[in-house]
Amino acid sequence: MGDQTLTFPRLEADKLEPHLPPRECSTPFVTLTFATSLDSALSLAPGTRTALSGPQSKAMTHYLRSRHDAICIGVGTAVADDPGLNCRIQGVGATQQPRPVVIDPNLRWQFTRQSKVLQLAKSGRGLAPFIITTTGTALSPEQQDLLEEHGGKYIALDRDAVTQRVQWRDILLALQSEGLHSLMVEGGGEVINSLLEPGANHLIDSVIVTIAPTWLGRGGVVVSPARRVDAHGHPIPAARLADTNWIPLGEDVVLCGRLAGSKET
Ligand SMILES: NC(=O)C1=CN([C@@H]2O[C@H](COP(=O)(O)OP(=O)(O)OC[C@H]3O[C@@H](n4cnc5c(N)ncnc54)[C@H](O)[C@@H]3O)[C@@H](O)[C@H]2O)C=CC1
Ligand SMILES: Nc1nc(O)c(N)c(N[C@@H]2O[C@H](COP(=O)(O)O)[C@@H](O)[C@H]2O)n1
Repeated sequence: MGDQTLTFPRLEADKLEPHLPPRECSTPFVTLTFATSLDSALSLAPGTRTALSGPQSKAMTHYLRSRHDAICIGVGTAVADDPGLNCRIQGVGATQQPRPVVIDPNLRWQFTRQSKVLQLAKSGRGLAPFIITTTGTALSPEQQDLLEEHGGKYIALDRDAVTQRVQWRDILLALQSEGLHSLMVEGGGEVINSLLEPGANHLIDSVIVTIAPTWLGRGGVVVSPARRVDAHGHPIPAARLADTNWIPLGEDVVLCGRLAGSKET
């Protein structure tokens, strides 16, 4: 995605409004949003940045960023994309930028002064990331200084004893205690699939997916959460959307909804 200022029409923004966090929310509001191909791929291959959104849906993503306190990605995305994670909608100033949050349990992301997100923070066009890592992981003093110099920080959370992952509930509680009450989860594959699992998907308030009219082909990073089984051990769908709203944007279509059977609207 480029650096130019973007606009998103009021008419389309109004259609999204029922799927967005309220202006004031005390409990964390979680929006799951990403761009996918017709074969459910986020990118051509792990570690590869792939543009799927057309110009109108890209502007929509930036409008969504303007409506959330924080944007969350996994370390796989941070390493692959060197993302900016700021909001480039016209009129959104330095004080209204969302906080980037990167889940990096093993400190795999070797960001530098040249990393886009830090450059944007330095120039006042974005915020430095909060990096979610795990208790006991040895932080490098140099990386910590660099992060803090730009206004970011590390947040260490305990791993779940069974899955060895950080629990989504703990991530949301930690962000809430930082004053971040709405979170836009952008990806990548592992982050999205883990959030869609039965133990976590009740935390999702809204889903907004850009569907691009392209097949990326086999070998990509795909959104495909683990299947569930019924009482007889037969496979049943992992999740389904209810109260859907389809919004055409240029050549893409944006599918909005809430997960059926999770939270009430
Ligand atoms: N089309 C789109 O909208 C988007 C595409 N992407 C693409 O996705 C790809 C990256 O996806 P992945 O490789 O799956 O990486 P990812 O971004 O999902 O990061 C995976 C890593 O995050 C950490 N992680 C995730 N959930 C965790 C949890 N609950 N607890 C602890 N650690 C956790 C783990 O270290 C894991 O290895 C890239 O190619 C990127 O370009 C990424 C975001 C959006
Ligand atoms: N909405 C959307 N459409 C695509 O086609 C994408 N590849 C992505 N990727 C996400 O956006 C991040 C890049 O953001 P910046 O433009 O650098 O701020 C990337 O890291 C993914 O989270 N999203």
